Amino acid sequence: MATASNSRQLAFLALQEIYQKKAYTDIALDRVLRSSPELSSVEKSLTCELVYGIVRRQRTLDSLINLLGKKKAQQQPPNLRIILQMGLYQLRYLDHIPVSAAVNTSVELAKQNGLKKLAGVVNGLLREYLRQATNCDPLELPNNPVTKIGIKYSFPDWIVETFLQQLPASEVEQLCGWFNQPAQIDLRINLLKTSLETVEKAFLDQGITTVRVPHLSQTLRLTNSAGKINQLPGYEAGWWMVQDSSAQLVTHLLDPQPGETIVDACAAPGGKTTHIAELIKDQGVIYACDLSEKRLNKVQENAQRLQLKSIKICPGDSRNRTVQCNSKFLVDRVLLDAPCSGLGTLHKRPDIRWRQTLTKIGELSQLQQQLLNQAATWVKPGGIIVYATCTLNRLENEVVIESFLQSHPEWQIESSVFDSPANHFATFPGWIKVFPHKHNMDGFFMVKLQREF
Ligand SMILES: C[S@@+](CC[C@H](N)C(=O)[O-])C[C@H]1O[C@@H](n2cnc3c(N)ncnc32)[C@H](O)[C@@H]1O
Repeated sequence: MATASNSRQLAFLALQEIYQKKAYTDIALDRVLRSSPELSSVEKSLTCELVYGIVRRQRTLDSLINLLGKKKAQQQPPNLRIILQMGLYQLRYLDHIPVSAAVNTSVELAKQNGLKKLAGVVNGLLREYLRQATNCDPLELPNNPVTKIGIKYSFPDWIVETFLQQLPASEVEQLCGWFNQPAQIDLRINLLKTSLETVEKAFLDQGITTVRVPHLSQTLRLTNSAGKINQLPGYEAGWWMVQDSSAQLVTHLLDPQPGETIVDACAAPGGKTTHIAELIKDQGVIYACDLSEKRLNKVQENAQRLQLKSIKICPGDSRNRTVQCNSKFLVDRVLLDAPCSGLGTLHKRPDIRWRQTLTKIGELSQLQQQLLNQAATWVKPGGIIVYATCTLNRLENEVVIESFLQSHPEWQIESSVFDSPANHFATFPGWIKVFPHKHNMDGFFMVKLQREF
């Protein structure tokens, strides 16, 4: 019989795998949840909240352990450190957990996991936190703005610096705070199959509320807990696809037209490929290219479920791809939704902030430039490339585009995108940058480039 302490024990096991075996958060969590199918939905959601929240907040939690413990977090026995993080996380961030439950279950966890002798340390540290927290926040913050934001919001310094290159400190705080919230779910309605109103009503009939999203006429945002995605109304019938609002803006910026030939250079799992197919009313050809054959299977599955026929799957490295049909054949539009560091989606993937590094970003920036240079060889005179990333990092965004334009004088930024919903997010004519704390959607960068006639 599952109990609340089971949900904490499962969170503990998942965190062990994540910290000690370097497992991905979603994979470790999925594994422990599958090992306890009897867990109620309330218990499941506590396990998820603890694991995602603690992975996100580990720098803040460790800073508290450093301040309150006899030993620094890094010097604590690894399992004790996890239990201290779990207790502190509940006390600091989970209002719905009574204080006594947070402390007592943490002490129990220590006893259950071979740390009986250290149970007193857990009790002492958590009670010391509570004692200090009655007067003020026990967390001590340095004056240096980078480390201050890094500790307060639990981000590595280099990410805070990356954001500070683009925003004032007060906004970086808002942005980091936004990334610590649970992710929201947006749907893109397949207007070839149904209407926004029909989906709204079908959801409401099942007690699921939604809101519309400004500037996006095809989009609904879920506003209450929805349960399993594939059990929501209209899933099997291909009425909609889960896709963040900002990702939807990218395809609107591409503005594909019926009858055109389009290459989606990095297509998997097909969120934007299928959106292109919907916008061209499934009339035309879309080459869905990707390095990963496994991920391309997802494109196929999504296209089938949404009943779209204009998509052709093309595995391979888009850096070496030539447009083959015949030597004169060039395409109308290319979408290059490039592999990137994902710094615009830190709320959805809590590991990224700890896994990503400046070295990896240097390599990504090179890959992005190579992909863009190659994509330019596929496009006919007057044709379009939309370059997009879900990151907020100049090296992968502005720098890639500036360097491309310098070496390709026959290309320019198409800045007259006034009728595109993406234009509402322009930071400078033609440069579209979605900032989550301002726009309440994933961070994204996108630019529309046009080849001269
Ligand atoms: C940001 S994801 C694309 C998301 C997709 N456009 C969507 O909306 O669902 C980037 C993709 O680039 C692919 N990729 C990475 N390097 C590549 C390369 N050299 N050639 C083609 N695809 C590549 C990855 O496999 C990954 O699927």
